[in-house]
Amino acid sequence: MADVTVRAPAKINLHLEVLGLRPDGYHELAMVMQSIDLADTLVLRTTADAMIRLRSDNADLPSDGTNLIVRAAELLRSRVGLPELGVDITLHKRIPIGAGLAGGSSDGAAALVGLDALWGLALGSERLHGLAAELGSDMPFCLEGGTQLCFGRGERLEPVTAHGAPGQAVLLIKHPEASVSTPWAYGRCRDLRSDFYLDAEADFEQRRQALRQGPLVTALAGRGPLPHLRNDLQAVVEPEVASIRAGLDLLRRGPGALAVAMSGSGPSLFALHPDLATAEAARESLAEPLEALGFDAWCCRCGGSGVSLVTDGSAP
Ligand SMILES: C[C@@](CO)(OP(=O)(O)O)[C@H](O)COP(=O)(O)OP(=O)(O)OC[C@H]1O[C@@H](n2ccc(N)nc2=O)[C@H](O)[C@@H]1O
Ligand SMILES: Nc1ncnc2c1ncn2[C@@H]1O[C@H](COP(=O)(O)OP(=O)(O)O)[C@@H](O)[C@H]1O
Repeated sequence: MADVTVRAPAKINLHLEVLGLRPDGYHELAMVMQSIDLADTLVLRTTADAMIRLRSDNADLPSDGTNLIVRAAELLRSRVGLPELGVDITLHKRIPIGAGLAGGSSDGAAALVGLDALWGLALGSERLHGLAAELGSDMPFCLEGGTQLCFGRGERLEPVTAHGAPGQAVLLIKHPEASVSTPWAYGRCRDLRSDFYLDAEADFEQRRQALRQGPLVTALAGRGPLPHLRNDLQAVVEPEVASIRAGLDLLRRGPGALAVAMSGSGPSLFALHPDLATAEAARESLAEPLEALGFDAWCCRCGGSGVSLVTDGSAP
């Protein structure tokens, strides 16, 4: 079979609410996640030597079994019971690593979709979703993409109508030296919350319903203004990380910002803008302080899809 090329878009969190602690040690979440058009690309070529090989253009990234692409390939191959299947994968990395943008999870999701096509497995979305959920809490979202409510660990998805969303683009910034441990952020959030042990499913469902019917989902449907964006991990990370505080202040000063927040467990920060032009104008007007503080910046469209096979032959 010819090479298979897959796009792996990043995500931002428009809402991240930590509801409680689950018996399995993960946190019960109520989130809204949004795909953006900052993406990695994977090119997959089948081989006859039963090896799974990965090479990438980012030297900071391991290419061994700790890479989520390799882990996804190994899991898929073992679950279908075809150990003789082999693949060479080339990763063109664009999404910053460990940034709160699910770059690793999206690459893992892209590997599942790409290998399903390359090896002609035709597993269907339910089985791919199940494998993704085993590999990471936000990997199922990366498969589906668009705008989704995410519950449970983050793997239970409910699509959100976002055709009229006021925020169609983002100015995204990240400080290259900043990093945040996801487990630390969740643990800190737990320590600082008194209402944390909502271990009653009824409480969780009440909070899910409040999100489904609340001002953010209403705004995403184009029926109201964007509310303040809630991220419970930002609330604990912002006081501890000076560059995140400085970056949020900068974005809030940018012209045309509709809302500003940290994505996921950070350290990426974003300002929602009505369109790409206003995001680029804001980046232009903040160019000097962004450079002075050492921030990298991207302007991206909010996308309507997750991982997708590239069939138009466009370059990675
Ligand atoms: C924080 C979020 C918010 O969208 O994204 P990022 O900031 O990483 O992009 C996600 O919850 C990250 O998802 P993901 O990175 O797939 O998490 P996993 O690999 O499943 O878990 C990594 C670690 O995060 C913590 N974790 C994750 C999900 C969850 N519902 N509860 C947790 O406590 C656990 O400590 C776990 O060991
Ligand atoms: N293909 C990959 N791309 C990025 N990170 C990866 C990949 N495979 C494994 N990882 C590991 O996953 C962690 C970050 O995953 P990522 O999804 O990029 O973070 P975040 O969700 O915070 O943006 C890092 O520890 C990184 O080493």
